[in-house]
Amino acid sequence: MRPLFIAGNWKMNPATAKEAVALAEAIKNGVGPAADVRVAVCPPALFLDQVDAALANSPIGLGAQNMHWKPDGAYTGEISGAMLNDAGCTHVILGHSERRHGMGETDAQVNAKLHTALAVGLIPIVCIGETQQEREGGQTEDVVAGQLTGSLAGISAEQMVGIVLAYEPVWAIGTGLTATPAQAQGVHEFIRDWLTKLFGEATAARIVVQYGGSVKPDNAAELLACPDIDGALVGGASLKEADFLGIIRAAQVVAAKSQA
Ligand SMILES: O=C[C@H](O)COP(=O)(O)O
Repeated sequence: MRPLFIAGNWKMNPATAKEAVALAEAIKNGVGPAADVRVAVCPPALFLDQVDAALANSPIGLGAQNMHWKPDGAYTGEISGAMLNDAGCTHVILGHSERRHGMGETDAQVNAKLHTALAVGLIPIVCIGETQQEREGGQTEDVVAGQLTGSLAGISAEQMVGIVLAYEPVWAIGTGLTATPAQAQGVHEFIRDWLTKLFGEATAARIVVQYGGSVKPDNAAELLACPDIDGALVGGASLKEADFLGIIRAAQVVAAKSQA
């Protein structure tokens, strides 16, 4: 049984530490002491320390949105895994499409970051997903398989269990367009089959694969009820406490039903 995992990617929001702390506190109070689904928030790097303090004594994980693959050195503007550890991070998002497509990040770089993240004890959330053009060209499975192959190179089955994947069709990110549950489940099933071929059925059955792309309180339940969707990586809706808590509630209902 894979636990549902809801993570909020705040991207380059909000503008101030005060707002970030207020949002973290509201989420912490809404989730309560014992969440029955996994929850994490990923604020901008500059606010990690203060959000970590705001989340003290809560089960909510703290994630960064990116990191460098080198442990230290002359890398202007970059942030290392050790720095993320020191700021209280438990998770790190790697290979988000806004970095792949906006900043030219490659599978090889995502792979190098992944090995470093694991080495410093961070739980990586590795993002993959096709563009609209690739989907329309019938290339979705090839693109996803290529990103998986490149991003996960050299990863053992044992390591894989500690890695979270996030399937985010680029055309559904921040656009209001959501993949239908059938479209999303179709790709998640393909990912699970790919993981099974590479790491074996027992390992593949334990790997958490989130869906991301315009997840909202009103579409979360249907998406999360799909057999191979194990949570959500939420962008826009994670910036509004009521929406993010609504998605967490939907996950709690789905989790309770599947345990009944
Ligand atoms: O990391 C989150 C995704 O990019 C989804 O963003 P969105 O929920 O605003 O579409």
